[in-house]
Parts: sequence; structure tokens; C-alpha cells
Amino acid sequence: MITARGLVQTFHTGRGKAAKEVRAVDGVDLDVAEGEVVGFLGPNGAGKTTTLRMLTTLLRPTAGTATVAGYDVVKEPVQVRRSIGYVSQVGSTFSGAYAGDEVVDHGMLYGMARGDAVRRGQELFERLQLDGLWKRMPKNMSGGQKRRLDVVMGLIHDPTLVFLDEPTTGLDPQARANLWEHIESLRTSHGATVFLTTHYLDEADALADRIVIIDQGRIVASDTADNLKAQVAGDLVDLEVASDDQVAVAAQRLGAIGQAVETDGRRVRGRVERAGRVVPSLLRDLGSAGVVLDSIEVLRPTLDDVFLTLTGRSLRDAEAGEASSSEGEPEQKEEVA
Ligand SMILES: Nc1ncnc2c1ncn2[C@@H]1O[C@H](COP(=O)(O)OP(=O)(O)OP(=O)(O)O)[C@@H](O)[C@H]1O
Repeated sequence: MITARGLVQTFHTGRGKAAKEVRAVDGVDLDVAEGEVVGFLGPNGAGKTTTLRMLTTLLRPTAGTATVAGYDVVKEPVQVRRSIGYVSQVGSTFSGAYAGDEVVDHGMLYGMARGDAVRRGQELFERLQLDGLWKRMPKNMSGGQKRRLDVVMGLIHDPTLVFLDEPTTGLDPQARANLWEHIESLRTSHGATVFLTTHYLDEADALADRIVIIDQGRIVASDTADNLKAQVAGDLVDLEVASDDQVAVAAQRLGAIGQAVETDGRRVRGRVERAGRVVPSLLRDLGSAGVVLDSIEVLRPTLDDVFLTLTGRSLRDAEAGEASSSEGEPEQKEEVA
């Protein structure tokens, strides 16, 4: 459904001595299969939106090639656009008509008959909890309502390939959960392929079959959330033994199946790969060595641990930065055609 090879996008900013070249996307390869839900994750400025804009034909790649739904993004942009739904990060521009009319017009642009567009639009309004807002102008909607209207616009023509750029940013928890459900159902009931960017680790974890992590314009990882977590960090097993004289034995047994074992009083901790598989035999092993446990806890690594291991930086820091900067006006990027 999506194939990209060596995608590059450079921007030139500033003039004279301040002139600078930014390699926003720096050689990206991607393969997304039909029916897959892929979460595209990365900190602010990593190149997510720029990649999406190239895949959706809004930006011509500086180098590299990509096909989307079987069409070349440079040579067949019209066919690409007809085959996809796109919900951009900045949202749709509205003309000042009623929300419902905007949606119907948008559907008709894609060749839908008016009646079909009305039916589908009303169904989407209901699903995305916009009931009663058909005859409201978008400018008089709340931020969250407008965001959901963006999603309706992106889905009106029933696309089987959907690009969503940070779809739930700015939504309250209930609206987020509702949109998650809808994204899930795009796949389950429509067999749609979904490519979504997000800052929210839990969102990527919950929705995506596969996570692709981008950092400084390059893909640094691509796998299921479970595999990524297992590869780079391992699960943390945290034991508390009943008496001090059992610490050494417990540390030795945990060390035999894991690594980075450390002790702290009666606590023994270490990382193991796939704790679910090895912990039962560890428990038997400790039992037969006469070790009595007061407690055992297994902590699964998070996607943030994965990102930290891969890049040395925390995704959460990027999120925190975004939260504080998102209160002002959206950052204006210098557009270089
Ligand atoms: N039109 C532009 N002109 C100049 N620089 C740009 C332009 N668009 C993006 N950039 C720069 O390219 C880099 C990648 O930006 P991009 O918006 O793709 O990142 P992102 O991962 O989507 O970030 P965010 O999560 O903040 O949306 C950033 O350094 C950004 O400042």
C-alpha cells in the first residue's frame, strides 16, 4: 500500500550568511502492507509531517521515490489523492458554510453523489460525537469538535488508505478514546490501511500493529511494540527475598537468565528478555534453592525506554516541550516552494 525508497526533503531557510539547509527527511524507506495500522512516532521536528506531506503529494520529494496505493507520488499525484484520506495536523480550511455542507461538498469533490455524501456524513457525525452540529459553522465549534470534523472530512469518501497526522492532539480523554475506537473500526470493518503520526506513546501502543520510529529525519526502528520493547530493553524483574542471606543466591539465579543484575538490601533486580516465558522457571529454580520471596514484580519497558535506548533522548521530554509550547499560536514554518 505504501512503499518509499530513499525519501529526502531538504528545506532552505534564512538568507545570506544565515542561509541554512535543513534535511527534514533524510533517506526514509517504508513498506506498509494492506490492512496494516502503522504508528509513526518521533519527537518534535523529527520529520513525521514532512514525510506524510510527501506521501500525500503535498510536497515533492527532493530525492527518492514513493508509491501510495500503487501510484507514484510524483508522476500520478491525482490518482494518489483520490485513493487516500488525509487528516492534516493543521486541520482543514473551511469556507464559512455549515459543517455538514462542507463535508458534503468535500465528498462530492471526490465524486460521491450528494445523497451518499449526506448519508455517510451524518453517520460519521454520529460516530464521532458531532450529533447536532451539522448546521453549525466550523468557526463556532470548539477545538475538539473542529478536530473531529477534520477527521470526518478525511473519511467522507470512505478511503481504504488513511493518513492521520496527530489525530487526537487537543482532544479530551473521552473524545480520544472514541476516536481510537473509530480508527480500530476502520481496519476491522473496512480493512483499511492506516498510517498515523502521534506523540502519544500509549496511542501508538494501543492502535498500531507496527511502530516506525523516526529521529532527525531517519528511521531508527520498525517493528511491533512488543518486539521493540523486547529487543532494546528487556523486562525488569524485581524480587524481594525474605532474608538477607538469600540475596546472593537469588542474584546468581537471576543473573543466569538475565543481565544488569543489581541488589539493594533484600531487593534483587535484573533485566530479562520476555519475562512471561522465563519467570515461571525462575520461580521454580529459586524455590528449589530454598529462596523464599516476599514479592516479585515484573515491569515491561515502555516505548519511551525504547526511544531512549535508540537515541539517548526521551520522547517524553519532547512531549512535555510540546505541551508547554502548544498554548500559544501554532508555530509558523517558513514555506519554501
Ligand atoms: N516548510 C519548511 N521550511 C523550513 N523548515 C521546515 C519546513 N517544514 C518543516 N521544516 C523543518 O523540518 C524538520 C522536520 O519537521 P516536521 O514538521 O516534519 O517534523 P515532525 O516530526 O512532524 O514534528 P512535530 O511533531 O512537531 O509536528 C524540522 O526541523 C522543521 O523545523
